[in-house]
Amino acid sequence: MTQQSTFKPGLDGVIAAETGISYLDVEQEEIVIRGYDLIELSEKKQYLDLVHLLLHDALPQQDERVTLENKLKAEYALPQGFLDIFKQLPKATHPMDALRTGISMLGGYDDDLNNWDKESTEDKAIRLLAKIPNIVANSYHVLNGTKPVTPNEDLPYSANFLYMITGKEPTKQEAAYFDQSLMVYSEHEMPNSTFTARVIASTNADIYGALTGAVASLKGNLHGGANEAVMYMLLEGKTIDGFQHLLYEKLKNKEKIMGFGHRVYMKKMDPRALLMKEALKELAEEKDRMDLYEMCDAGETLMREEKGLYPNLDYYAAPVYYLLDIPIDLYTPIFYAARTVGLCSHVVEQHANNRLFRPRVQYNGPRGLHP
Ligand SMILES: CC(=O)SCCNC(=O)CCNC(=O)[C@H](O)C(C)(C)COP(=O)(O)OP(=O)(O)OC[C@H]1O[C@@H](n2cnc3c(N)ncnc32)[C@H](O)[C@@H]1OP(=O)(O)O
Ligand SMILES: O=C([O-])CC(=O)C(=O)O
Repeated sequence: MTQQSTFKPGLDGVIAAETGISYLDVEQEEIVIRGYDLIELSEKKQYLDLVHLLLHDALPQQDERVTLENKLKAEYALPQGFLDIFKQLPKATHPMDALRTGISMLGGYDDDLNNWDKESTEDKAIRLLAKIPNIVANSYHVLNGTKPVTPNEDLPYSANFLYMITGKEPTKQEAAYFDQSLMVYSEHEMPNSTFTARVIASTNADIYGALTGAVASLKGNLHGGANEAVMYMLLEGKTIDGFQHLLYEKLKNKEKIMGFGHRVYMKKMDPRALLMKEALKELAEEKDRMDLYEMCDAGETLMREEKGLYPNLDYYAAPVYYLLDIPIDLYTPIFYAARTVGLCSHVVEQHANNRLFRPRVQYNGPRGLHP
């Protein structure tokens, strides 16, 4: 086989790893997570069940779930003085950049940094899962001059995350929608950020390095950054007519419409988007914001009719977060926080059965030059 015949721009369709973690079965419209369907899990279980499933390869019994939650709570606190570093950053620093800095820093506090046997890496994963929501919420508060919010151990994990962001205790229903959003964001096979983390881990680099690289990847608006871009677009549209006009303009200018299309689902609906659309409808009814739901629905119809494109998860997660009073700049960090468990599982798997990633190129530069 020539190199040319194997070259796939963007590695489209290339199998890059063997994994027991997850798989997108587009034909069957199923997102398989360790044998279970992610959508069914998201309807019947909670985020911490999924965390246990991803890290320990089994759904937890009641006592195992309690143990996991207690372990997380014991690790909520950030090292002394940790948040002060965010005071040194320029005020305009995007929360994803603050998060990238924060995760990188956390590595320095880990006495067991270069031990990546399975047990030690899983302990690191617990520390990351416990501390990342704290970093996301409180680096934001520090950068914005608002008071950091101490984690509340009386609240369940995801309710506490939302509480640290907004500073107010969420209702049971608000916490449930947020928890469900974390579930659908938790793991998704081999997106750019997971590939990035596995590539870094494959050099025998530590988990903090792998996860730091993944933040940088996830920030881009072709990936996680799309959710905040969707919200800015909806706000710019204001009304159904305004939004439709905006979409037509963007299509005329050949701009990519954020929240639509997907490398794997291509011209099919992302099953996670459907679930978040249902959540949005319920939340919009409760909060008397059906106008927002209807605007999103109108945008979905327009894109299907004009381009044959369907929404991805980011399209419907964004307005859900908006109705939960979450600052728009935090949508992508929240996506990342939810994905931490998926990323950690991939790093554990990569370290356990490693081969260095080192692909080749199709060279199209000159040859035979002399200085
Ligand atoms: C949870 C997530 O991270 S999901 C992804 C979130 N990202 C976004 O929502 C950003 C918007 N979407 C996109 O840019 C793309 O659909 C991607 C990056 C997600 C997938 O991209 P790829 O698989 O590389 O598809 P590619 O960009 O080559 O597009 C294929 C065709 O569909 C069109 N297309 C794909 N997505 C869009 C879009 N959102 N808006 C307009 N046109 C689009 C392209 O213009 C292209 O058309 P052409 O063949 O006429 O040139
Ligand atoms: O799978 C992808 O390429 C992007 C995505 O939807 C995700 O990471 O959730």
